[in-house]
Amino acid sequence: MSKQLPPSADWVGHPTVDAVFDVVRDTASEVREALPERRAYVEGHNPSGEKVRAADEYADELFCERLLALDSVGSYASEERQSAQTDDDGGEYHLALDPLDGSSNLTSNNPMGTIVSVYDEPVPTTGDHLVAAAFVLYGPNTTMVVSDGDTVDEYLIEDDGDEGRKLLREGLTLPDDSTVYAFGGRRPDWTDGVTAAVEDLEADRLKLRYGGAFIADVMQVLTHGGVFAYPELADAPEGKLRYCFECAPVGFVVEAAGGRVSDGYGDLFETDPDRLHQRSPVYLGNAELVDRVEAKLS
Ligand SMILES: O=P(O)(O)OC[C@H]1O[C@](O)(COP(=O)(O)O)[C@@H](O)[C@@H]1O
Ligand SMILES: [Mg+2]
Ligand SMILES: [Mg+2]
Repeated sequence: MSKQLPPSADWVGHPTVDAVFDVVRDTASEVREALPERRAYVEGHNPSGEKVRAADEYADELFCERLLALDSVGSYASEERQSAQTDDDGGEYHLALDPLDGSSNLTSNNPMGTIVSVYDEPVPTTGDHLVAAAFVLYGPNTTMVVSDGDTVDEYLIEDDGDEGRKLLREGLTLPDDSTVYAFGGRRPDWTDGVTAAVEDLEADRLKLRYGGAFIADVMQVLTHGGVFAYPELADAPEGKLRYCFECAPVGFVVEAAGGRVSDGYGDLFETDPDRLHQRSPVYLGNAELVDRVEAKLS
């Protein structure tokens, strides 16, 4: 029995991807409503060895059930699962999700996100296989940014209108002037190259803005111009963020907005990860700044 509904909204002009993003919009609203009751930690750790909140589990299960029900979705992988869940009937797209990004912000009531990657082959694979990506930001409002790799649009998704959304920014691009930077990791753990890169940015009067949720920090860079990094660390050369679920999809969106994404030594998409939960250092934002960071690292 087919469970595929015609998409209600034109997100990227491709019906099967649009249907995926319809489900993301609807499910994200439910996830947001469910957050207050799901702040506590549950037992165990995720495949990256991190503590898991009830909200992480809930969001993962809901997105998995809803997205895998689409005919076009052949597999669902997420930060919270050891391996991808596949659909017996197959499907042209392979999804990789960070169901709740920045969930350590739940207790302090700071922003969080959801990151959705649409790949044309099963993950792990290189970001060159992304056909579209989206992220939801649970901030003062719930917004959703979508990209097909060419353009980036931002919507408010609390709208009761016909399509359950309202266009906020069409063809979003990074501003030419940069004002913010956000680098993760403890300063004492930064390598000499990372420290030199940050000194260079500060000398250029860039202002630190770091909130501990990737999507929220990246939205500041997309809005005010600048650079975000979760860099290589002395004791963690791969940094913290995961290639398939976090670095590649967000880099894909930033590049479509006219920016650049790097692993510090070259284009991020040159990496072909061999592990699903593989981490990678990531530097993204205005191309000129990412180039300058790379120059300090090499
Ligand atoms: O606490 P730190 O080291 O600053 O790390 C913050 C980073 O970790 C993350 O919270 C990791 O994401 P998850 O919450 O999905 O594990 C990012 O959102 C954020 O950029
Ligand atoms: Mg995350
Ligand atoms: Mg997460």
